Amino acid sequence: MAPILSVAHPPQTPGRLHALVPAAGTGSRAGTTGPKQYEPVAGHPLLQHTLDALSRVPRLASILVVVAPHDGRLADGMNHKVARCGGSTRAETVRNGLEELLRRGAVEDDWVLVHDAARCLVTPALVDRLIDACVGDAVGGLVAQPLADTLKQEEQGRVAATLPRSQKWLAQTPQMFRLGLLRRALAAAGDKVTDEASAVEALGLRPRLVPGSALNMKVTWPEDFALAEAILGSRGR
Ligand SMILES: Nc1ccn([C@@H]2O[C@H](COP(=O)(O)OP(=O)(O)OP(=O)(O)O)[C@@H](O)[C@H]2O)c(=O)n1
Ligand SMILES: C[C@](O)(CO)[C@H](O)COP(=O)(O)O
Repeated sequence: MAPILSVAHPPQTPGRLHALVPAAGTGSRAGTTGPKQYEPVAGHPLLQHTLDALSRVPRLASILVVVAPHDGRLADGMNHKVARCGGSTRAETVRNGLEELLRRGAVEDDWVLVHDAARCLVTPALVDRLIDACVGDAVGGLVAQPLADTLKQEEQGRVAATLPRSQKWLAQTPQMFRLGLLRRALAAAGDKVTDEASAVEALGLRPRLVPGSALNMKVTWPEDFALAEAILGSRGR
């Protein structure tokens, strides 16, 4: 993987692609003693699987992992760099990561693919699908999955309404936007947004939806570890 160079990209080229991996969460829902991204899954820390998949995408010029400020568990590797500037929300972690990318020579015209450390089942093919769909797009987009189940609204433990599920998608990552656009969007959105696309939407733009996969799940709950392990095992990892 080529290092990030400190030269501006010629305007006629589409801009380089960088992966930004927020990995500064605590995993409070996962039931683990430490942050879930370091939990062993199929013989390796969960985060390692995420990085292995991203490092098999040749079009990525760099991979930057953003961990919490005092987290010394991950070192720079052959294919990734580590920035210890994670924030107290995912949005803050991503904002700080974008600033770090700029400090390391990325430019506002470059594309950034933000991908959760916790989505360790991502595949190079899925990342490639997103890149192919978005690299010529004026806005950018995200991997997402159409809703497969009937959707209920809850009130005090009972169903208050059944909501129409047509045209409803579950947002996944990676989410791919130009660095400059994403930086402006996240600065305006603050800490409440839970993904990059919603910050971009708040600017009045409409990110492209790229069909993802149910297998690209986010390891969130205790039972997700066994599922992730089984899927990785079925892929021979
Ligand atoms: N302050 C934060 C919070 C989350 N994340 C990252 O954002 C991704 C998706 O978040 P989530 O699954 O919610 O992870 P956690 O915040 O760690 O989990 P929980 O909400 O259960 O505490 C994870 O890779 C997580 O490490 C981050 O970098 N910085
Ligand atoms: C970005 C995300 O993965 C999209 O589904 C998700 O919102 C991140 O999880 P969180 O629980 O909102 O931090």
